[in-house]
Amino acid sequence: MSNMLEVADLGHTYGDYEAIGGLTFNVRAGELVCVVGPSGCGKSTLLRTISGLIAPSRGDVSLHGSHLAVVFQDYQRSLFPWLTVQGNVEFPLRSLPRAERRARAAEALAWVGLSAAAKKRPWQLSGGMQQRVAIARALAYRPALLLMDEPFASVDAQTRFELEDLLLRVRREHDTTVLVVTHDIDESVYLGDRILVLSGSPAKLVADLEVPLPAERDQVTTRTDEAFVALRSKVARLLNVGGKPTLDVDKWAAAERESLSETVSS
Ligand SMILES: Nc1ncnc2c1ncn2[C@@H]1O[C@H](COP(=O)(O)OP(=O)(O)OP(=O)(O)O)[C@@H](O)[C@H]1O
Repeated sequence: MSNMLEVADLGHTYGDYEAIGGLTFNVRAGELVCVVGPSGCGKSTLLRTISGLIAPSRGDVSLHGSHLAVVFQDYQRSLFPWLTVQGNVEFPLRSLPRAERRARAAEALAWVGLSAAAKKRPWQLSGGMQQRVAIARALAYRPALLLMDEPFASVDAQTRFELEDLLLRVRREHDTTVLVVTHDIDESVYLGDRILVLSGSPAKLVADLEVPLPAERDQVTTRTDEAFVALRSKVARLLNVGGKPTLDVDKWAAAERESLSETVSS
């Protein structure tokens, strides 16, 4: 599988504050990769540098495709309240002929189950439906890479499960490459083909973990699967949830990589 995204020694400082400390990783075409890390470690900064919203202080980002789309946590601020749902989804497609714009938006709204809401305004919809509009808008653009920054953090638990399953279905049906930032360990294991675990600020890569679960997942059986529970514990341990702060991230990461390669080769 070829790489869709290559990130090499990416670093960013705000003034003299180092937010990202040199990250190197790849995302393969068609893969869904989750990024987890402690609060404030630099996850959003990472997405901003990949999307080009800010220029990184050092390193390279290579996207092997023409464009990307970003879905943010705050759907209320990312949708235009004066446009209809259809108008919102069409908005990034302004350069296309009207008929194609219409067709693509209608198609993307069908993917997320919102065809019947096309003529409504965003504020007439529930939070979960609004986030589905934001996802449809991103998909209608047909991005080479879909970036998502805590996309389900502002909805209730039930809606979150529904949106997670929607994302898994849509990326499977349309072979979308996705990079999702989340602070939720369970969500990273449930959604991901791979999980990138970041350390506290400055963010460094602590582990790059394959998720050993079948592609077909469901909220009840997957979350009770032994492999799910084991990986969730491993990520929690790496993030030091409830533990002491790690003093030497590089040493820790090297030990983890060694134990991982032992697991893979055994
Ligand atoms: N524009 C900015 N200027 C200065 N410092 C910033 C700026 N944006 C972010 N930071 C700092 O950089 C660090 C990383 O911020 P970032 O928002 O990337 O972290 P995060 O992991 O996404 O946080 P959270 O988990 O809370 O969403 C934080 O300490 C933050 O205060």
